[in-house]
Amino acid sequence: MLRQFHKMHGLGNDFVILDARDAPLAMDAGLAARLADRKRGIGCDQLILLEPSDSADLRMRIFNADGSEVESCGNATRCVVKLTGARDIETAGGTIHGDVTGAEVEVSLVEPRFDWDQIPLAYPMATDPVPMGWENLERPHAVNVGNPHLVFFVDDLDDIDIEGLGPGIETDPTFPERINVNVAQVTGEAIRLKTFERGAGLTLACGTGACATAVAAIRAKLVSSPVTVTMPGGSLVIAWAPGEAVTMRGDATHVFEGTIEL
Ligand SMILES: N[C@@H](CCC[C@H](N)C(=O)O)C(=O)O
Repeated sequence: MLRQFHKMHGLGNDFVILDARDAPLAMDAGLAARLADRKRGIGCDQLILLEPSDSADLRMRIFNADGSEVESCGNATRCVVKLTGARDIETAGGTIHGDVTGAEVEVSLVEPRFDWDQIPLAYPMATDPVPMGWENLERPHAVNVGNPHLVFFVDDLDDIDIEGLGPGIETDPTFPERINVNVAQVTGEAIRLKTFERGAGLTLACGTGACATAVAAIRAKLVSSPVTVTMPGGSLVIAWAPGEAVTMRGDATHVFEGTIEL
């Protein structure tokens, strides 16, 4: 069957979006990984499937490039808000609210969680910071913003071999659901960030990674809210106060529309 898809990106973090609200589509890890493959498929960091929702405007399912289905994706949510005009989006990580504000899209994720079993970690342990290290990356802050993140604050981001260290941290047995790995440098009142994403590797930007990093930095009083987080693909403005949901504002870009035989 021929299916229409949209290729979009948020700061270079790219998506293939399939709208299955009117015509159901059976997605599994194998098909998602094939479509995400940049040589054999269409190519993207995450495959996004839109389905009907009973509680929100639509339901968004998120598959990483390796085929794993996950709970949340900040950059894709901004793209879906721009594409569909949806305001309330159901995800496995909670309902996300979105709004188009001029050329940008603002989304409000869930309230961050910090307990060891909410990240989740495999054992009861402090999360702020986690008393562990991997070579020159030590004592990360663990934050769940709908999906699980570790945030390492370093003096010089350019000194860190994130592609070398990322796979071992992502799959460390301490993290039973694997984990997204963020390495951040605070520069005055802003943050520089690179993210090694669970199931997708190093990406040009990670929206939930930017949120988790900003939350960890605000909690540690390294910066104040709102804060600009700059990634290789561009910047997001993140706002958060304790006890509230974290919000993110930034670009969402439609690249092209195509069809594929499924
Ligand atoms: N790129 C995303 C996050 C996608 C999911 C993540 N890799 C995970 O496994 O949790 C974003 O913009 O938030």
